[in-house]
Amino acid sequence: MGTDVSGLPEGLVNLADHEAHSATVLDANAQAYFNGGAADEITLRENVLAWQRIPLWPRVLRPLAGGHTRVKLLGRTLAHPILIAPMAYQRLAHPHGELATALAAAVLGAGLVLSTQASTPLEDVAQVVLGEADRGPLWLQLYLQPDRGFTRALVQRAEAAGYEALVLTVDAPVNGARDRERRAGFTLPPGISAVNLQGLQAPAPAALRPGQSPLFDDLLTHAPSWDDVIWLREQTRLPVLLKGITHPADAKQALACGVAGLIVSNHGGRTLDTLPATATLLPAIAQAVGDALPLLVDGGIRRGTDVLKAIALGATAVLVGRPVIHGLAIAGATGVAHVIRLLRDELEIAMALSGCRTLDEASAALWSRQSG
Ligand SMILES: Cc1cc2nc3c(=O)[nH]c(=O)nc-3n(C[C@H](O)[C@H](O)[C@H](O)COP(=O)(O)O)c2cc1C
Ligand SMILES: CC(C)CC(=O)C(=O)O
Repeated sequence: MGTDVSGLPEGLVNLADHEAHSATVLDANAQAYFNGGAADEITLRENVLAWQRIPLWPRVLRPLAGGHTRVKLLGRTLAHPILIAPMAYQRLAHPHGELATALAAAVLGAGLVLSTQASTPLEDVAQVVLGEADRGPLWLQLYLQPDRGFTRALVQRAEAAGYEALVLTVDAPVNGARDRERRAGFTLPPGISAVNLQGLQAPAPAALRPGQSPLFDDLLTHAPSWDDVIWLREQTRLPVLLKGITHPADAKQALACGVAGLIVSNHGGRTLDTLPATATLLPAIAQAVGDALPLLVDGGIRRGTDVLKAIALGATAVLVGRPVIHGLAIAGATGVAHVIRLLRDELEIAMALSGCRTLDEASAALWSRQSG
């Protein structure tokens, strides 16, 4: 395979091509971490398949001139509804890691959610993003640390650096059973670490009696609760979104806690295996929260048609995970930019061919809305 003028390998016309090509540049250790899911990877596969199974049914001869992909999110108008999901340790994919992802996101107007476990200082990422005129939103994802003082300091750093919202991940009080990672013997290579958590002291391990569980009687004694959501809101002037909501009852409880938005997510199939696909979960959550707050969704978004369907089912915007890593691995910022560009171009084509001039009209493109 040759390269084109931009330095990208030739022949990458969609996100699946990026995935396939990334397997030629990422080693087995990195592939196991980035591409793997939990256990039998049923949710991982379902996430992709569920979007594919939703039929679109277009109307023709409708006015399309002046159409656009703009959406409103937390008080801003975005050029398009595609954000980059928080993903840890991006320097494992490419030496430029999160800086390359951030540059591509900012130039392409995509929102960026930086992981707590990023391998690059959060201030350096903010500097790259905030310098771009047409950038999308810049948010920081948080895992609440057992040391709440450390968490508060991290929040203060994010505020000082110019982050515009906090995304609290609530679906991973413990890592999923990552069979693929364990089989590959996944380890982080020297020099790659969660640099924003430097100085964080792990709590002293509990003295367990025989028969006690290292999980329930030690690790999970520090697990976050609904009270911590309220605690976090009190620590910051930034809007707080929850990521990892899959149940309508949790969505309603989140609403009562005063959060600014929800991300319907099953962590890309990396936590609890056999959880339904997010495309399946989204409609009931959209119904539960109505217009009360913005709803985002991630998991298995690989095509512009997937983005259109997500919006049609009630999302304001989507987050994209692994495809960004594939682009990053292939060609750094250029690769990530290409992935976002492909997805956005596909979204415009899908809208035009569905007879949708704007994303407000997306739900009309669903087969189920017209036939049901
Ligand atoms: C390699 C990798 C690392 C991730 N790290 C985080 C993380 O640090 N915090 C988090 O909230 N979610 C994390 N996620 C989950 C993503 O934010 C997102 O929910 C998921 O990847 C979306 O699914 P997709 O990869 O099919 O697009 C990670 C996902 C991957 C693939
Ligand atoms: C370091 C991990 C906890 C980050 C994560 O959320 C993931 O790998 O899915």
